[in-house]
Amino acid sequence: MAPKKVVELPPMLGRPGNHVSAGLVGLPNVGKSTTFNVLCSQNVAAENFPFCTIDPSTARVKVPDERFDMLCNKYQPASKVPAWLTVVDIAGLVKGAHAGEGLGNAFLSHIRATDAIFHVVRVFEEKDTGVTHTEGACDPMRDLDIIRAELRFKDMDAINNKIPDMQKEIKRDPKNKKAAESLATLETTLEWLKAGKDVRFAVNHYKWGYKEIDVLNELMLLTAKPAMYLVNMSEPDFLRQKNKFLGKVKAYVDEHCPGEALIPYSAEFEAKLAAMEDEGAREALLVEHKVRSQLPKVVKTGYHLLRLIHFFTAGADEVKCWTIRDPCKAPGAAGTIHTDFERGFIMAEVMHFDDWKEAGSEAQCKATGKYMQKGKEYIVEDGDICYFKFNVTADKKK
Ligand SMILES: Nc1ncnc2c1ncn2[C@@H]1O[C@H](COP(=O)(O)OP(=O)(O)OP(=O)(O)O)[C@@H](O)[C@H]1O
Ligand SMILES: [Mg+2]
Repeated sequence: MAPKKVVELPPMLGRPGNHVSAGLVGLPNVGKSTTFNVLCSQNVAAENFPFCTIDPSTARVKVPDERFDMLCNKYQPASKVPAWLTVVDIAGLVKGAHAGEGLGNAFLSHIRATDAIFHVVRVFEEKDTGVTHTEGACDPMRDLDIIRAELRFKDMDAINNKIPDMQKEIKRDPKNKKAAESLATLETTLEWLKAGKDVRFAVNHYKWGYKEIDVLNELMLLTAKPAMYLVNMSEPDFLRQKNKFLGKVKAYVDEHCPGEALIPYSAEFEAKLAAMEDEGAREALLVEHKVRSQLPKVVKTGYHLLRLIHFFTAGADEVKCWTIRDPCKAPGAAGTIHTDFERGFIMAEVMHFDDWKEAGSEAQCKATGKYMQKGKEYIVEDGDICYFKFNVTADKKK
């Protein structure tokens, strides 16, 4: 039999694992903590899953997934483990934060520890809400510029600190090709940042591969993290779905951060909804104004920002949602369950979610040839229901 073709996976910025986190970033008083609180309380109120506060400013929220809910309905498992997104409430950044202004530097390192950025943009005015703006008048484009510049400055510092190490390395060993290539990547990235652009957009521009991306990943640069924009409106603006800054903010994001998601919402309105104990009254309020809570969308979009997909393990004991990056081969997916599964990988038994849904059961999938056996080059699809076969003893003997 001819050997199977080995599939090359593309390189990716960042290294999120099964525990994915997003940091709420923005100027002071833009609504980050209010957003954080509603994201967490929504999880408690709307879902019957334990929610876990890791510390006062870090919490886990369930990522909505109707396929997971369907699997739980069918298998009625003793344990249900959804996908989680960890949300971190980071204190406000001010101009000069990268140089230690405000409490900036510590908070910038909190951002470094997250996988993605939820950039909270304030479009509610002081005259309508009584909430002071630290920069004076409401001007979301100026605020976006300030925050993005702080993140870039911090990245420039990281690169400027790394460049001398590489230069020393090259001086010591002028034939060190890897060091020379790393230095070239660092210098190109520095110029890119100086031109006012975020690192994540350099990858496509320069068509970078593993060589360059590994250098960047090591530095955990802030502007290499995927971002989305939570545009926080006053409650009246949200209810009438109008805000005078919204169009300009969209244009700004299209120009400077092309392709990144923008979600208009109102943290104040979400807080009001979360505080309503009477489910019927809450529903009535939403129907009256023809609006919806934007929180499920925030969590879902945030999670998928990272090019993450789910696969499921499903049985009477447990239905569990596992997080992998897209694309990921079967042994890598097995490795998220346990490293032994990857080391001793034999095969994956797979049902595509839609096949399972259509067939109605695992048995019916088997009967119709939709229960497949896949080898180590199989690229796991979003929603696959997997069962891995592995043998660690065989692996050890090799
Ligand atoms: N959409 C909104 N409309 C009106 N007021 C709002 C809205 N969102 C938040 N607020 C109010 O703005 C104030 C600041 O909100 P919050 O504490 O959440 O900001 P923050 O970004 O966490 O600030 P800091 O960086 O100082 O921690 C609060 O009084 C909050 O109720
Ligand atoms: Mg706060």
